[in-house]
Amino acid sequence: MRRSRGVLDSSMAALLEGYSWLPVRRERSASGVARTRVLGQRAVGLCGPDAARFFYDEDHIRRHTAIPWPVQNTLFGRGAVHTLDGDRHRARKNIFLEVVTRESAETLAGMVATAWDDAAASWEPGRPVVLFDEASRMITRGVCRWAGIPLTEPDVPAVAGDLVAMVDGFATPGPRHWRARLARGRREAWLSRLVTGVRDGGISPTAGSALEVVSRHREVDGEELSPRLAAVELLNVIRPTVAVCWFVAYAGHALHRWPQHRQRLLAGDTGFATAFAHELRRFYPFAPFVGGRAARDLTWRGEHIPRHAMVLLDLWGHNHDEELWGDPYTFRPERFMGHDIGPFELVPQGAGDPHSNHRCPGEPSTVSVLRTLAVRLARLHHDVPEQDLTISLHRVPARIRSGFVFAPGRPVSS
Ligand code: HEM
Repeated sequence: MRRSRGVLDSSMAALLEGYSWLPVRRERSASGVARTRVLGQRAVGLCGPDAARFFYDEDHIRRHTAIPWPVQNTLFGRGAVHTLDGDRHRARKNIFLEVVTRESAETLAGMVATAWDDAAASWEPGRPVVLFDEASRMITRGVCRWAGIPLTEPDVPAVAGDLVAMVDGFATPGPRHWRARLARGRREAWLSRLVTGVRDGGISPTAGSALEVVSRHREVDGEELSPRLAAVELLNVIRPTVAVCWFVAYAGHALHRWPQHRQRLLAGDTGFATAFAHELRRFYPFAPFVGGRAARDLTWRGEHIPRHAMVLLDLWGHNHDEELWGDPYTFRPERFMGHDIGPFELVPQGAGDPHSNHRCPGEPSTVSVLRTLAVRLARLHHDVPEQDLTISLHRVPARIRSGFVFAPGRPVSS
């Protein structure tokens, strides 16, 4: 690719500045369009609902070759759905749309709730629990059961640790990255064996479970997925589901900072619990942006975007835009009550229609698990000991430094 003159490579700045990297560069430009270079390539940063409409038009942006190897080797897996376009993408995406429905998301949330109740029964009053770690393990138990993946109790901590590591290490060149790569290697090998076991008839997963759907899936050319690729996509179901533990820890943080929300969660107000989950996803940091490549020479609001340039859509900036949200740095679940959320309104997991583009298919699971556990957290009588509750926006993905430690007490009756 031709080098654009006069624009310095900003990869190191992106690693150091984290969530503010793209917003700051957009703000510096009169047009609101950031022009920079990442990994030696031209990159253009856009933000807002119209930008999201533009970005999610496949005629404009393609994903093939857009996802850097360090991200594929840790977060998504080589050859994952995230890297496909057109018919190949839609055929592969069907796996996730079949596996995650509103109904199945509720079943998943029920299984995770059971895992919470079992764990809570073992908590000793006054003995500190790290919410992030505990949530990662209970979601691992719940999602593996739901996905038809056999998992024995002694294996839960290692599997949960690996699934968290793959998310934690995708945006850093240091030891976290290598931990993520090793974790991926281990888990792809594990799940490949399982898929082979299903195809050989030795394992019989429930019809419609993720393991069963991935094992029998056929690509557009009628071929089944190789065991490794099947493992990649199975991981693309369970890994992000376990990553909801980031938001569960944020829920603990939010209820600690704004305890007034406890009462409405306790009162069984499902509408409020759903709004609370949406506000957690909007307010707290997770995915900073998504990226693709310009399919051809493009023009966005009079600004030229050359063919093959990287195009980055600023999700964090969108979710904290003063014009869109009024007081974006105020945590206010009520902002999501009384109206349906538009496809380009709240974008922590992408925008538009997940059936026809790359928007995350896991939002029903994320919201169901999150609101279910937020209610349980609100119900839990606990103290919050002295700890470092800092959330650094320089670290991607951000997380609460202490993981949110609480000391359980007796349950509060609802
Ligand atoms: C912690 C909660 C989650 C966050 C923050 C999150 C975020 C995202 C984001 C930002 C994207 C990229 C959208 C794009 O490229 O335009 C995405 C895609 C995806 N997510 Fe999620 N996600 C979460 C939970 C889930 C869950 C529970 C699943 C379970 C199925 C899931 C499966 C996927 C898959 C398969 C894709 C790729 C879709 C495609 O390329 O068509 N995610 N997610």
